[in-house]
Amino acid sequence: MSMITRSKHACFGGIQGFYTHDSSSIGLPMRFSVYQPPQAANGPVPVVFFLAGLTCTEETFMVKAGAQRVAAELGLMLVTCDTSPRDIELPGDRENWDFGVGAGFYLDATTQPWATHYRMGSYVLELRDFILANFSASADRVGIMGHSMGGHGALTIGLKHPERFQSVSAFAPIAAPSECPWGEKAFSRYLGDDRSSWRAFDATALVEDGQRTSALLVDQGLEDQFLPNQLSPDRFESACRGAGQALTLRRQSGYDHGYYFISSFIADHLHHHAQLLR
Ligand SMILES: N[C@@H](CCC(=O)N[C@@H](CS)C(=O)NCC(=O)O)C(=O)O
Repeated sequence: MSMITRSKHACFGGIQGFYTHDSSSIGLPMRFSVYQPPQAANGPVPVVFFLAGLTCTEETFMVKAGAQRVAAELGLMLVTCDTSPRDIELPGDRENWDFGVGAGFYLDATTQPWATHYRMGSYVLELRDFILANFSASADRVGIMGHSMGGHGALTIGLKHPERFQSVSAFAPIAAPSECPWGEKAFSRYLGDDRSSWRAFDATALVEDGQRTSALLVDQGLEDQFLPNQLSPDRFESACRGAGQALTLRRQSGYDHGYYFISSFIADHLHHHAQLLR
């Protein structure tokens, strides 16, 4: 199988599609989805990857964020992937909603039994190349954004690969995962107990360690139920300030962690990417 089209839908003059392909980095079939704006019919367009949060799938953002209307206006392709491998069952992978299935944390695990298939860090790069090879997307105009666990993924992958992702943004990212319960649980199981190996998957540590990317946009709801214990935008902000990494961190009063928050500000994020990918 190179690619199976599961469904296709006309959407704001473009095409919303859901697909499955064989992933070499995961070693299993993976699902993804693509919104092709109307402009893609006339030639390559900029493309923005969205990495979703815990418990989500490749469908969640496309169904809930309301991004396609603005993407069609701006001529942006949108791509989402799943949040973990699914076509395999490993011991303990379904016992917790914040670890295992639906919680791949966009990293390559180094401990067994996870290391063989839980390679979501490499998978995001593989999917980027797959999209550039199979859809009408411009190789030098690629952005990445995400939410919560996916915000962590977008910031870390964006910071590590500025040549592959020219624009980066996040909604309520897990911004210092080495220091929060979600991150400690996932990293100790996927990466082991040596905390020095965690720094490569922690956006705050990456900025402290010298990684840089284009000007960042981050939105954080102030009524987010996970803000007090899991997200640490202040730590990320001070790391960026100390390191000279450009960051616009907007604290949005009244907004919680969910997709109503994302749908309220998705247009600003798409404009941010469109401007940098022009
Ligand atoms: N299942 C968890 C919540 C998980 C959750 O909030 N996931 C976020 C990402 S971290 C999300 O986007 N969920 C999907 C949705 O809101 O539609 C719970 O019961 O507290």
